[in-house]
Amino acid sequence: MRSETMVSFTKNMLKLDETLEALLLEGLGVQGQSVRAHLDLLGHFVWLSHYGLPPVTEASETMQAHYDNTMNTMIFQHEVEGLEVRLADGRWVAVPPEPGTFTFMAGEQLRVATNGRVPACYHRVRTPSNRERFAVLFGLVQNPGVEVRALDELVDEDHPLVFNPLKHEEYVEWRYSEEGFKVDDALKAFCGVEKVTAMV
Ligand SMILES: O=C(O)CCC(=O)C(=O)O
Ligand SMILES: [Fe+2]
Repeated sequence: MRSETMVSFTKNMLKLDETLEALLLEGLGVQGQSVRAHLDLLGHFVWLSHYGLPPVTEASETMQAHYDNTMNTMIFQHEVEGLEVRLADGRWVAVPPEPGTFTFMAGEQLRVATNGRVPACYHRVRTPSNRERFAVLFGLVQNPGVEVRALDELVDEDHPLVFNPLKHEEYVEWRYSEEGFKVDDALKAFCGVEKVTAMV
């Protein structure tokens, strides 16, 4: 991809992603000023992914099921399908690579920022066809060194704090350690308020 294409793609995506993040938070009752303050703490990234030919012709898992440790990730699949998301009832659903569409994926940081109101999306990549695959990912992520905290408006008597402030760098290091791989809900194990109370 030419660099001017990347620059204009990134600029446009940043606007779109911030708009979606703002709509989502405003929908939950967060005031405009707080939304802006939240967005100001975020950086963004672009990833260009290439998956080579799957080793076997039947459906093969090319990326293990996981949560993104981002605020959100927007995924563009180029022609070849593969992205699957797990629904609340445990069923896996394929997301078709429709031209001109993208998938907005809630990450673990959004789960913390929304005080658990927006769950992170569990997903994987399984390429049912014997084809190489390209995907472009754009996302928002908390700036390095800044803790992710639940937004004030989303914590009250009816919605007590679910997560202690999340130190992203420490979480990522622990998440991919032997201990982190052992637990199902790593985020809760790492900074869940309930877990801390239980340990006291
Ligand atoms: O390639 C895709 O469709 C998704 C990739 C993904 O989930 C990731 O890189 O975290
Ligand atoms: Fe992912």
